[in-house]
Amino acid sequence: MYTVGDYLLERLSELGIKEIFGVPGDYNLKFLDHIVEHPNLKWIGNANELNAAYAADGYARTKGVSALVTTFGVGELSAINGIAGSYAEKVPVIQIVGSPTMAVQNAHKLVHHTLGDGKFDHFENMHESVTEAIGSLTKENAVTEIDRVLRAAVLKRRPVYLNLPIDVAEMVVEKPSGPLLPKQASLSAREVELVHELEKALQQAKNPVVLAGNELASFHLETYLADFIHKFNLPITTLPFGKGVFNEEDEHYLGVYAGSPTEEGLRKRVDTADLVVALGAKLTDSATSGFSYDFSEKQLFSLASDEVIVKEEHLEGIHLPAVMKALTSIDYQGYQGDIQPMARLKSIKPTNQVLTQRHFWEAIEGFLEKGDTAVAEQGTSFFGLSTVPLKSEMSFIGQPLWGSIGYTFPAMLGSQLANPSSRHLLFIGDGSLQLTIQELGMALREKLTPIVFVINNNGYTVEREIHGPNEIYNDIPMWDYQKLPLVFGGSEQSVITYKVTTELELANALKAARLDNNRLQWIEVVMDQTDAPELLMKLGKIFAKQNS
Ligand SMILES: Cc1ncc(Cc2c([C@@H](C)O)sc(CCOP(=O)(O)OP(=O)(O)O)c2C)c(N)n1
Ligand SMILES: [Mg+2]
Repeated sequence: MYTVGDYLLERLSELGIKEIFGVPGDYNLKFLDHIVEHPNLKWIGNANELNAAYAADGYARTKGVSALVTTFGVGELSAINGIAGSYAEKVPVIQIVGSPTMAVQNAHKLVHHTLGDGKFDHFENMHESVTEAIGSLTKENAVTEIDRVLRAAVLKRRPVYLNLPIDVAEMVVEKPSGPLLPKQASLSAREVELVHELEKALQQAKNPVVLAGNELASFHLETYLADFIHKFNLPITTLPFGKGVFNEEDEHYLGVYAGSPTEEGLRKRVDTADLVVALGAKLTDSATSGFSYDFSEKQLFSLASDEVIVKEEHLEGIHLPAVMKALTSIDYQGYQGDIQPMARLKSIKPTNQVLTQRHFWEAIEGFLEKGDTAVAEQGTSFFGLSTVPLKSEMSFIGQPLWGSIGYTFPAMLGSQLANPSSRHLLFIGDGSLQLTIQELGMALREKLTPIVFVINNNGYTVEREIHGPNEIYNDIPMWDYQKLPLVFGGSEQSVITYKVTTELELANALKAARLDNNRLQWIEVVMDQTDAPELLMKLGKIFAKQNS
């Protein structure tokens, strides 16, 4: 019999999803049977629902969309921080919550996983602010609501929520009668007008620059961006919140622009441009070092899905995919000036010196390879890696806006499942790892072989840079990071660990790790708790001032 549950799974499969994350509960067990039986779907059980939401987020950034299944109340509320992060950073994650039967709900029974008040809409309501759409499925509306809510996720690039009662999931329905997604929308009259205005502004500009942001990754518009830059020979920079949307080995690429701490040549180039064309960019505090950009809205022409800024006017957002496509065929002779490409590192010679953040990130620049996926956790990891030039065809994942530490470990695993052919590299601090380490069990069970760099600097260095350098609240228990893989089910066949404290030890570990594709690489990198990347040292002062 073909049920509502089957219909939902058919639609998820149609969207390209192959793995579904989550944690079972008695309100979703029967639905999980349908996942297990589905020929094109695989259940990936997570250690907890927060990790499931993080893994789903990473999966969606790479695959395009993702889904997780949680149980009513206790499961979904563990996941909600991850869902909020997906909302903030425009990542389409489908949160499917198994709930008690309609009979139990209509009778307002005092059942487990509720607040004991006979009400069943509390938790759905709590998701209002962090989802694009909510579908509370009943026998009458299940099929239309599933299609409406899934369409909203994909078109708006935001998480959505489906409340799936046990008996509704088991109800018999017809198979889908047509495709879920409509054809790509064409430009509205207003959008045509905006494209013409940008065309004119470019024709009149002497030294324009393109500033690319995270939405170009959210909507997977990297190809349109590359066509636009190459066709019109435009210089381009990215915010840290958008790193990786353009090939950083390309001669048009100027480096990462992060406001005042940016390398002087690039900072001046952007701040003095007579036209800053911001595409899919959100000028947040962590992306612009406390809003320290020095260009004004007079110079800015910003196109994003939830806001347009033109001639200092703030207007409603646009359908970014259609506009990006239109930009590749504007009437513009192209930028006539020359482009100073970004300075590249000369190769470095490791010594027996103890490791510093500076040397570590220089060594990583030489270690990165074409096609890798680099994932950087909040802290010295993100602010270290964000200034390291990527190789071509690389992807970059971070969460600089929402910034929920621990996110990147499950997110990297989710992304690695979404794209097994890209070697995933995770850079994560000891503090962050301690929040979501349980997912190491899933990594080993799924035989994933990423390269994980655990930066052991004895606590929360990023926080020490902001406030309380020697306070106990920035200290954490010292773990034996070498032993963790064995604790979480690893063996010599599935994982190899390294502990590096000097430049030479790091060089040897990097060489060995790159060659070993068959095992998870677990590299503990010991660095001083007062050592931080230059960008973070500057940012620490800026955030301390912003918080005063
Ligand atoms: C869920 C959660 N809790 C707390 C914080 C605050 C916080 C940071 C805010 C600023 O985002 S950075 C950080 C510590 C990171 O320490 P680490 O992982 O060891 O990194 P480092 O390499 O810097 O030592 C915390 C606790 C957070 N971002 N997210
Ligand atoms: Mg740390």
